[in-house]
Amino acid sequence: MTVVLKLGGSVITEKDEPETVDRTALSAAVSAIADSAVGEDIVVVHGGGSFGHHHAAEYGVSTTEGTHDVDGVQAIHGAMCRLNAAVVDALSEAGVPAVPVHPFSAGVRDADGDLSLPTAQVTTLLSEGFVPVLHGDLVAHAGAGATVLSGDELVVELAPAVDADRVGVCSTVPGVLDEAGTVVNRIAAFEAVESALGGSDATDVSGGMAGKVRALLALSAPALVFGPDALPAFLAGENPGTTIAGDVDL
Ligand SMILES: Nc1ncnc2c1ncn2[C@@H]1O[C@H](COP(=O)(O)OP(=O)(O)OP(=O)(O)O)[C@@H](O)[C@H]1O
Ligand SMILES: C=C(C)CCOP(=O)(O)O
Repeated sequence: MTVVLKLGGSVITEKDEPETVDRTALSAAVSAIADSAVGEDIVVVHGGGSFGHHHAAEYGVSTTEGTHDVDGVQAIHGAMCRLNAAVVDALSEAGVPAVPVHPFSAGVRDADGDLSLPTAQVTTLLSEGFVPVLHGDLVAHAGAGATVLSGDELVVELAPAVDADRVGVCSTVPGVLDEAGTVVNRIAAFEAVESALGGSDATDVSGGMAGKVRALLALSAPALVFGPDALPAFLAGENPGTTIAGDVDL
């Protein structure tokens, strides 16, 4: 069983403190992965939190607004590499054979903003017994310089590439919430929840929960959005939080 798991940047960092890892949250997530029966058949993606979003906001870069400022590119990509090293190190210390994969070196958007991301390195690393760890990043963008590539977009690209059986997005919230604050069980269409969907409650240049739901609806496999407490349950095969199932007959 192959799993694609995104650890939200808002989970593993102190999202309001620039470049600060939330050590307690990261080690809880790492233990859940290391202790799960999924073993090495997992691709991990992590988001930006207070590493990427902080710098991206400073330089005015988002998934659609690019930059040609080399200092901005180095600041944003460099911060994401530092967070990636922290995640890979923590996984390695827990005995998970984690290796870094940096999307900036591989991905590209064309002039229409359409993303191409080679994935043969990820599938090969996986079949060779490694756990690839990718991250939200920048990508070269024709006509725009470099734009943000969110971890949610990576999940959408990677899930079909590795033929994922389970896709999980672990965020700070227990699922997608309706206007009354209750976790929505299943989402099949953006319009059904649009009015309840906001951005993020922290600095976030990739659209917060609305961006996440829109991206995950593009997947043919169902994706689950859940909170950190539910990560062990997700890895044990349960279905906590919200199931987002765009192309799937419900
Ligand atoms: N209807 C909603 N249901 C749940 N969360 C929502 C909703 N509307 C807005 N949000 C916000 O979405 C945020 C989760 O998205 P965010 O992009 O910040 O998370 P993340 O993926 O964990 O972090 P990162 O983008 O750094 O990887 C929460 O801060 C939450 O307040
Ligand atoms: C801000 C950057 C560079 C990465 C964004 O990734 P996300 O937190 O998954 O949206």
